[in-house]
This record gives sequence, C-alpha cells and structure tokens, in this order.
Amino acid sequence: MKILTAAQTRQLDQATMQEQGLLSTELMERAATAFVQWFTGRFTPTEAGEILLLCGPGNNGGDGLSAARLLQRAGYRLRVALLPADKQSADWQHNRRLLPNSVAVAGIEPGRLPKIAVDSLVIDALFGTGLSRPLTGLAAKVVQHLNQARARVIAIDLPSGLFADAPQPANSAVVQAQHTVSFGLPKLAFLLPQNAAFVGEWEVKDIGLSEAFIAATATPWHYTDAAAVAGQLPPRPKFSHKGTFGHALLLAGSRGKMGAAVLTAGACLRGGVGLLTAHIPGCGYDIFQISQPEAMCLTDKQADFISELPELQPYQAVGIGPGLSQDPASLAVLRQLLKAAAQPLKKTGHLLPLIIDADALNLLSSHRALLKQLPENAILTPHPKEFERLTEPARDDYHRLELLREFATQHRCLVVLKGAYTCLATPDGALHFNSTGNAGMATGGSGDVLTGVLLALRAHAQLPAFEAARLGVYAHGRAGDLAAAQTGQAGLVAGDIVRHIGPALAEV
Ligand SMILES: NC(=O)C1=CN([C@@H]2O[C@H](COP(=O)(O)OP(=O)(O)OC[C@H]3O[C@@H](n4cnc5c(N)ncnc54)[C@H](OP(=O)(O)O)[C@@H]3O)[C@@H](O)[C@H]2O)[C@H](O)CC1
Ligand SMILES: [K+]
Repeated sequence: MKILTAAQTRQLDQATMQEQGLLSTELMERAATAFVQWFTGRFTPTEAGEILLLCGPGNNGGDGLSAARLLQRAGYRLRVALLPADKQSADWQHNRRLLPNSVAVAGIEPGRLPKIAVDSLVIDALFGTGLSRPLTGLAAKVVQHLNQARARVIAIDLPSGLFADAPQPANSAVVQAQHTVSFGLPKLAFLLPQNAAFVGEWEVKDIGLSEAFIAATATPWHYTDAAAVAGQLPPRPKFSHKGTFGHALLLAGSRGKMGAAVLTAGACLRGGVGLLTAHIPGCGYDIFQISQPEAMCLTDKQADFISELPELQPYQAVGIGPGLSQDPASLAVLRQLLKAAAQPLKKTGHLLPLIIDADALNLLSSHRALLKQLPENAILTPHPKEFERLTEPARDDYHRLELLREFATQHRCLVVLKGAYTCLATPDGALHFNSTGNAGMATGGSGDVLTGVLLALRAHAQLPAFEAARLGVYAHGRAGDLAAAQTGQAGLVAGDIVRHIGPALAEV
C-alpha cells in the first residue's frame, strides 16, 4: 500500500471525483459514512452519552457535520461546537444546511470554550490534511482545553494540529486522540513513535479512492500489509530436496550470549532453509548441538568468541552478528567476510547475500571505513540506537527517516530499522513500513529471530533481496502476533516467535 503526502491526497480526491463522476459532497458522504460505521461498531448510543463534535472550517469539519447528521439519525445524542473562521468550505456549508435543528450547534468563543466532562466522547473534526501551519490562537486554545479534559477523543482523518507528512514545531498544539479513523491510505505521521500520543490507535477506512491515480503516483513511502507479501514465498516443489532451499552459514554467539546463536538458528530453520551451518565459539558446542539438532555446527579455535571465517564456498547466504562480541578477532572475521563477499560467487555469478546484525553492526560503526566494502544488497538490521551509531543522532523521527534513506542509497544496501513499524529502506530510496508485530516483541532475542528468518529467505535462490527482506520482516511480526495471541504480550519471549514462524509463513 502506498503512503501519499497531504498534497497528493488532495489530488487523489480530485482524481477520484473525475474518474467516478462524483460530486465532492458525495465523496465527503462516503468518508462520513465510513467514519460512522466505525463509530457505531465501537459505541452504542448509551455508551457514547452526549457526544461533543468539534468542527473546523474546512472539509475535515464538513466530514464532521455529515457524520453528526448520520449519528443523530442512528440515535446518538450530539452537540456541535464550531470553530469561527473567515470562510468555510463549500462542502462544509452544504452539510451545515443538512444538519437538523434538533442537533445543538454553538460557536466557540475565546472566553467560552465548550464544556468537556472527563471520559465523555469527543469527535475531533477541526483540521485534517488541509492543515497549512501550526495551530495558534483560538484553535490552539481549544486543542489544549480538549487535551486537558481527559475525554475519550476520536479524530476524523488526522488528530487536529498534526501534519500528515512532516514534523510540527516542538510544543505545537495537537489533539491527543485515543483513536484516529482515517480515509483511503495510511498517513506517514501515524507510523512514527513521536506521534503515538496524538494518533492513538488508528485505522484506515476504504472510501473507494481512485486506484489508477494511486498506482500512477510516485512516493518513497509504502506500507507492507498482507496483500503486499501474498504469494511471495516460493512454493516447495514436490521433487525438491534440502539443497533446493539453500545452505546458510551463521556466524554468531560468544560466551554468555550463545542464546542469540540458538535463537537465530532456530528462526532460520523455521524460515525454511534447506541446510544451516553455524560457526560458533568452542564454549557453545554442547549448548548449540543440544538445542538445535537440525543444524550443523563448526567450532572456532577460540573458546569465547569467533576468530576464524570458515570456507564460504558451500553457502548461499551468510548471517553475522547475533551475540558475536566485539572482540578484535571477531572484527577480523567481519573484515574477511566483507572482502570475500565483494567477489561474485563462482556458481551463480551473484554476490553472496549477507545479513548483518547486532555486534557486527557495532563493529561497522566503530570502523566506518568498512561500510564502503558492504556488498550490494547486504541487509543490515539495526534498532534505532545501532542505526544512529552507524550514522549520526537524529533530531526527530522524520530526520531519522532521511538518514535511513541516505544510508541505504549511499551504501547500496537494505536497512531494516527495527521498531513498532519496522522500516525497510532499499538502495533506490524507498521506505517500506511493516504492519505486523506488537509491543510484546520488545524483548531480548526478538531481533536475533528476525536475522534468522532473513537468513533463511536470502539463502533461497529464488527470492531477490528486497522481496526476501520485506517478507521476512512481515512474517517475523506476524509470528509475534500469533505468539502473543497465546502468551499475551507481557509473557512473550523470543522462542515463542520462533515457534510461530512456520504458521506465519504458511499464511502468506
Ligand atoms: N480522500 C480523503 O481523504 C477525503 C478527505 N476529506 C476530508 O477533507 C479533509 C481535508 O479538507 P481540507 O478542506 O483540505 O482541509 P482541513 O479541513 O484540514 O482544513 C482546511 C481549512 O483550515 C484552514 N487552516 C489550515 N491550517 C490552519 C491553521 N493552522 N489555523 C487555522 N486555520 C487553518 C485552511 O485555511 P488556509 O488559510 O490554510 O487556506 C482551510 O480553511 C481531510 O482531512 C478529510 O477529513 C473529504 O471529506 C473526502 C475525501
Ligand atoms: K481531525
């Protein structure tokens, strides 16, 4: 699914009306109907009590007025508070005229802000994608008044005061909604941690916007939903054998961190790899062989960390980093690996696919000259702190996305920035936000599991780097969701994610 800017969203409205021969009021009615369907599915008239609708002067306010009429007809009690403005949009005026007199309407005045009881329901239809500057004056005052009231706030399309696609200055007035019900496509703002307190839980309702316009519109931002990865996992042909699905090499583990190697290996096996060999320090031999009997195991001459790079010829993909340690000997292994991976494989003529995680990333940050040696399409899987060590501290989440795009394009690699909406950056400058996963996955070892899944998918000759990375990230999150359905989020551990990778991949 694409994510568009606010300006592109306005063009999308126009294109939809032209394509479908719709009046703008008809499109507004679709939006209001979608909102009301969501609302009535959530709250009965009794639960809702007297709803306050805060209404701005543009089409977001127009959506609100239309929704007020539909809600009243469905038996809800409402009062509407209008933000004064020099002019209101034509569709606003149309819906104002249609609002029955039985709905109480009052203008907001500086000295007379609407009364808002604790826990009462408020619908925020002040501003949406047409916000052109931060809120000031009376609008800002209304928003602050609302945020202080501790009401249950539901925003139409966007929490008012929030830009859809850009940061707002610090301390701007922005509505803190519990729910945001948006139309058509997700907004970039929904996916960034800094906006979580404003957006709350969000949903996007389909209002039949022009598919042709969306397909023809260029954007760097994408949202990976089930449809994006459907059918992407290559089938397992009847006459396949373990060689068909690749042989992966994992370089992981050190004293006290053998669990990372075990989890990564487990995830790689559940990710469908044909064969897995792990190269681990001597101290981990029993631990690893007992916990992962399906994998083969090479032990390093060092007991506590890895100091040797095995012969790479048998492998179709290499993963390095989980639990690795940052010992200089392990740095030397990383150097050798990058050097070896710079030459195309004799068998296929392709570069050896690499997955680089955890301590291998930290080694890259402390030896940045090595970044120049990353083979094209290597996959790096940093969390935000690891990413900032590779680049620079980000001013905010939008700046971090800029840094992410720059990094992936400059180094011709794929970067999986882990988080609530894990963001995959590709060498062509695209950013793909993942839709699966939950806060239960913020637990030790979860990242190791991701590396294992990615390693399995990269070892598979039929999956190009981008498709493998996007599918791996999606399946990892989905496995976490399936696991959390059984364990609850608090009870979730990384091993639970491993156990659900099979079912998650089977779904796609
Ligand atoms: N496809 C869809 O998603 C549909 C969306 N709909 C709804 O329409 C809004 C967008 O409506 P629009 O009229 O473009 O914009 P807003 O309602 O958000 O606000 C525009 C008015 O607000 C003024 N404005 C802007 N910023 C400020 C500010 N900081 N302070 C005060 N006033 C402000 C603006 O005035 P200008 O001076 O900037 O011209 C306008 O008067 C979208 O979010 C959906 O809710 C459609 O209903 C259907 C399809
Ligand atoms: K709004």
